[in-house]
Amino acid sequence: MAAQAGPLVDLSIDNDGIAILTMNRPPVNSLNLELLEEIGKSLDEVAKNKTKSMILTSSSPSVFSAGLDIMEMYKPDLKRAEIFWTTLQDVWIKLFGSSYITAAAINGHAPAGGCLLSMSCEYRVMVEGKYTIGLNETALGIVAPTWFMDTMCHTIPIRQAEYALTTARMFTVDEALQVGLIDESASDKADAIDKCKKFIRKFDKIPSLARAVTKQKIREGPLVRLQKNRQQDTAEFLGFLKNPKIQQSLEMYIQSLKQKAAK
Ligand SMILES: CC/C=C\C/C=C\C/C=C\C/C=C/C(=O)SCCNC(=O)CCNC(=O)[C@H](O)C(C)(C)COP(=O)(O)OP(=O)(O)OC[C@H]1O[C@@H](n2cnc3c(N)ncnc32)[C@H](O)[C@@H]1OP(=O)(O)O
Repeated sequence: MAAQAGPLVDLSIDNDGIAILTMNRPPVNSLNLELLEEIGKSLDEVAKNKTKSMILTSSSPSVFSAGLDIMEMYKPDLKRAEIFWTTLQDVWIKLFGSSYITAAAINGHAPAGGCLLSMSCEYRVMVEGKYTIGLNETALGIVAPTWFMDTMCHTIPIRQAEYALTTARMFTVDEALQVGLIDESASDKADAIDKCKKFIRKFDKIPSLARAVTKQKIREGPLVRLQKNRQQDTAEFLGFLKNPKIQQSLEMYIQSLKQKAAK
């Protein structure tokens, strides 16, 4: 992978007071420990500054996020893997449980962890094109953690979620729209951001405390479930990394990605 040029995230506040958080880890915004730490810090900053809303997007022209960096899971240093996993849990708790308004401008592919980040927002607009979105973990021979599944069940009907999770279904933009995995499609990134802003403006006349408490109450179940089981969830992740069969599946998957990239 090319050396990182520039900061891993950009956090700016636009003229309407909306925070724009842009992931910037070329080539595919795969979520390694350092990127997750930066996303976490930015979410803290948005919360601390009492910014009313945030749009999550990517600097890549074709990938929102490729999900977790597989190299964090392949033959890992277990101490780092533990910090990686707890940082991912923290990011999800901060984003899914945030009191401010969140929207994702999905300007490209959003597999697995990329789909998770977007589903953790309240509204999703995806750019039209040959992009796909979904939780594809079973195709890698791995199991999406319960809170990934909970987030999907919070977004689309449970029957559709079960089918998508077990079959590792990657949805096209039109399919995602039909099932409700995304809320709108857009012609390009600027249009996606405009549509996210239109969603955010719907709350101009809604008292913000009532909105925030309602959001947090409706999201309480999945949040409490992870908070109660964090240690067990981390232990399962580490146990799973120690499994030779899983390591073999990951190795094959990495090879297939490299072969595809070399073509
Ligand atoms: C009971 C259960 C308890 C515990 C559960 C435990 C564990 C479960 C753990 C975790 C859940 C996992 C979640 C995940 O997010 S796993 C990651 C899944 N992601 C993917 O499968 C996406 C793979 N990537 C792609 O499909 C394509 O790259 C993509 C469509 C995103 C973009 O395609 P494009 O043609 O634009 O780029 P490429 O040429 O494919 O890639 C460029 C470059 O980047 C490397 N790459 C891609 N994705 C990743 C990744 N996720 N991690 C690391 N590296 C990645 C790719 O190999 C190329 O590298 P190089 O050849 O060196 O240029």
